[in-house]
Amino acid sequence: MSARLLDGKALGAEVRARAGEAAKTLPGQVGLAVVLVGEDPASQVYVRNKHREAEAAGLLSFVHRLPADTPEADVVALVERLNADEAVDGILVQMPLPEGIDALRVIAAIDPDKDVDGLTETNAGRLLLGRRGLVPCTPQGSMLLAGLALPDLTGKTAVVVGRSILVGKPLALLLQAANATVTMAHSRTKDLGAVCRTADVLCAAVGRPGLLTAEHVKPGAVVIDVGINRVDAPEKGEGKTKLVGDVAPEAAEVAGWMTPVPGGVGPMTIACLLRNTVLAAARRRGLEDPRGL
Ligand SMILES: Nc1nc(=O)c2c([nH]1)NC[C@@H]1CN(c3ccc(C(=O)N[C@@H](CCC(=O)O)C(=O)O)cc3)C=[N+]21
Repeated sequence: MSARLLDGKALGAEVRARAGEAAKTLPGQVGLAVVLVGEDPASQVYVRNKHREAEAAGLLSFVHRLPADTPEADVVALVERLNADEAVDGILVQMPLPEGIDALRVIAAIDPDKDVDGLTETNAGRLLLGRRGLVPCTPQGSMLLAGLALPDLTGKTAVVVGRSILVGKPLALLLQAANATVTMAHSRTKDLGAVCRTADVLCAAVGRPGLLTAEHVKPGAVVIDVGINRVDAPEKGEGKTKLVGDVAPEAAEVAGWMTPVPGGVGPMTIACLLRNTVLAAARRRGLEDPRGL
């Protein structure tokens, strides 16, 4: 048997369209500011994509590009300017930041109500406490994809491999909030295979190509592959690369549902960024969360 595909490209397009529709119902235009420091090639591609998709959804997108040697204080000063800018509803500082800049200090400067990445201590705390806030985009996108396969997670077991602040930890909290019984596994987990095989929903967020194989998957399980790893692809020609996940493709022989890489969680991340920006915009205008978002 082969797993059914959880198509992040298709669902992402729907989420982006809904965000665009909701944005139209708000007074004034919704604005997203993206800050890119340095010239990391992958970050440049991501930032271009975010800019293009924000504009396609009818949002205003402001991209601020700063040289890699910008002092931390100047990055913080820009964030503070964006906090005060009425035209800006959401602020995203692209990671990783160049060496010498303390990402935590930059994140701490972001107004939590404009923190569309959900990275500030305030939003992490709101998520932990089950209060309304802004939820990190990749975990949110992972939940939406899992929901295509299992609309109700009540009584299901979920295993999250990886405990990063950006994905693993918030994803485990979201699964738990959705009534799943959650195990958080990581590089030091003993007998990872046995732990993973307990999962109705198996989420891989480690950043190690092919770490999970068919042997880690319970037959019929929902597999959410958050890994985005660029690896050499000599079969495509000299010097060529390709994107692969943390889950080996043959796991699809055992899984019931699986997200592809590319085309799975990645496109959902950008879609949820637009969604968060529209949510932040509505709340900043003192309005209810738009319905159908
Ligand atoms: N402050 C911050 N917030 C982020 O959300 C953030 C970040 N920094 N730094 C880098 C990571 C990575 N990330 C991705 C988003 C979309 C795709 C995506 O759309 N991927 C496509 C393929 C794109 C390609 O071909 O390279 C896919 O999986 O189908 C991938 C990765 C967001 N990140």
